[in-house]
Amino acid sequence: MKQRSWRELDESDVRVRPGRRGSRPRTKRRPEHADAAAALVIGVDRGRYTCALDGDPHRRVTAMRARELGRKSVVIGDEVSLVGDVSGEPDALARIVRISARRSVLRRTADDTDPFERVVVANAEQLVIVTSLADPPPRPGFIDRCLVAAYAGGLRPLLCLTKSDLAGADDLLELYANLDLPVVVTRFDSEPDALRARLDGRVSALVGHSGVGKSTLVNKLVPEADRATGAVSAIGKGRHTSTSAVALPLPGGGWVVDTPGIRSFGLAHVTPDDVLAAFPDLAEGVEDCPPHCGHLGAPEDPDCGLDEWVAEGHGTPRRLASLRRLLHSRTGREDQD
Ligand SMILES: Nc1nc2c(ncn2[C@@H]2O[C@H](COP(=O)(O)OP(=O)(O)OP(=O)(O)O)[C@@H](O)[C@H]2O)c(=O)[nH]1
Ligand SMILES: [Zn+2]
Repeated sequence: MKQRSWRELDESDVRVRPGRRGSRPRTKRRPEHADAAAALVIGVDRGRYTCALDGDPHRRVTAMRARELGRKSVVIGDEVSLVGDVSGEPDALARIVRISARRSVLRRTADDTDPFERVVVANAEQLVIVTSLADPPPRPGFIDRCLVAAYAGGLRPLLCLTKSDLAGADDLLELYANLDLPVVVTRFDSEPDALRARLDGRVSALVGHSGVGKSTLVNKLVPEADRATGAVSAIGKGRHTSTSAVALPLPGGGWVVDTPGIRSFGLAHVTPDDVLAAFPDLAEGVEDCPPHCGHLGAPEDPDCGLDEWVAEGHGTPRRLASLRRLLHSRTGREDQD
């Protein structure tokens, strides 16, 4: 299978091509940092990174980037190597000297203040799409874009439907029945045990529009979340507070990454094949497609091979319709969400 594009396009992977002529090294070899400590980045605030040594939520160290990282960005969920003062004492400052290769990336869209799509969470295993069943009503366009972002970034999506005391889940379940998409349903007057079972021991990113009940959920999942989020806002005064993600430790192990202020995801780099990879029953059906086929079918891609593939009995027409809906959301505009 084709290399997944999120690896190729990771903006932190800025490669500097070495000069072709054998030039003398300008600087002596960098130290290897064999004694560096492994840590997980759990908070980012204006150039200061909160890291959990060995992923232990009780061993927190503040760090800054070492100059040798160059332009590589450091984001929540990054697995890093630290040198310097890793004591975690109040004024101690360690240095991040290495970022491990990312297993997944979640990007936010470019916005008015920043024209680049940036990675906001690295290495999350799951993307939990939090949607209320009512008040505010569900927005399938938003869910579809989240699904595409998850497939393209290497995360497994999980749909979490909140406020089930206000409305039933049947319509939405029907809409997503043809995707291999796990769904949990929650309401604020009962414990989110099914969700907890899927989060324990994993790193999961939570996304959702304002008002869907995400904070209510996080406070149930992470007993100290109030304190933790309170601490973050006390440090980070100003505009950035509301948009920066934070990783919160789950009592059963694992982390939830809350991503406030992220309303949609960067899909500009996503290819049709990235989305197709999430549909193994249909993936082979594109072998006879014309070059650069977008697989949308008529009128955009009238010669797409998927129509015939499904007519021959592979997959189902409903699966194909679901795939094409997601492919459309990739090309759709933000304001259609
Ligand atoms: N009826 C009902 N209301 C809920 C439920 N969960 C949360 N709410 C209410 O919905 C409102 C929004 O909940 P929050 O948890 O603050 O939602 P949020 O997604 O964190 O929203 P922001 O804080 O704006 O990002 C609050 O008034 C909650 O009390 C639920 O299961 N049922
Ligand atoms: Zn096609």
